[in-house]
Amino acid sequence: MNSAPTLVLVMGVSGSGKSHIGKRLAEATDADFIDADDHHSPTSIAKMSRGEPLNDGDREGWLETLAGFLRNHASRGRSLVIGCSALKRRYRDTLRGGAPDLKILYLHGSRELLLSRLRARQGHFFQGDHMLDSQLRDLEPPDEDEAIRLDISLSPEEIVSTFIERLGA
Ligand SMILES: Nc1ncnc2c1ncn2[C@@H]1O[C@H](COP(=O)(O)OP(=O)(O)OP(=O)(O)O)[C@@H](O)[C@H]1O
Ligand SMILES: O=C(O)[C@H](O)[C@@H](O)[C@H](O)[C@H](O)CO
Repeated sequence: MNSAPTLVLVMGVSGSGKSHIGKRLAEATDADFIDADDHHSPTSIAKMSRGEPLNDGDREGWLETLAGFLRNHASRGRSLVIGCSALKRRYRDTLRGGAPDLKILYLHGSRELLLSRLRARQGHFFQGDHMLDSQLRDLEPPDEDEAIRLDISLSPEEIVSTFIERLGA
């Protein structure tokens, strides 16, 4: 029996756990995982490494590429989890262009907890309190109709199992 592929976006600001949770969720649901961080242009990586936040223009082509991955997985009948900041509503609309039935897990948490997780993480191109603050300014949080929202103070296991449970409900 063929079941329809599930296409999931794990979103939130930097340090919210998109990569960590996204990978675990993909494993738990036999889906592929794509980390949006791996698909920035070299120009965007250089910009963030200099401590400059991305703007709408920098993110446009990147979001189109990610929408293409969603479309491709849907057409092949493969489930996919994408970890992507997707901070603004219109960014998520671009992603929904590749997957109209996109399910969204929105990871949210306090600035304090986000900063402590980012500070503990070594060797990543995205660093500096001002970079997180820029994302918090850009963020247009999805409401309950658009996403399942879970707090990052929960353990990764709790986040994954609660999301799967709510998705099935
Ligand atoms: N629920 C959690 N509980 C405890 N630690 C967590 C949780 N989620 C993520 N972490 C840890 O927090 C740090 C940040 O997580 P991660 O790198 O996945 O965030 P991210 O949203 O992908 O960030 P970025 O957008 O900057 O890549 C990592 O060290 C990760 O192991
Ligand atoms: O929308 C953005 O500005 C980017 O996705 C950033 O969020 C970085 O990719 C990421 O946070 C760094 O790890």
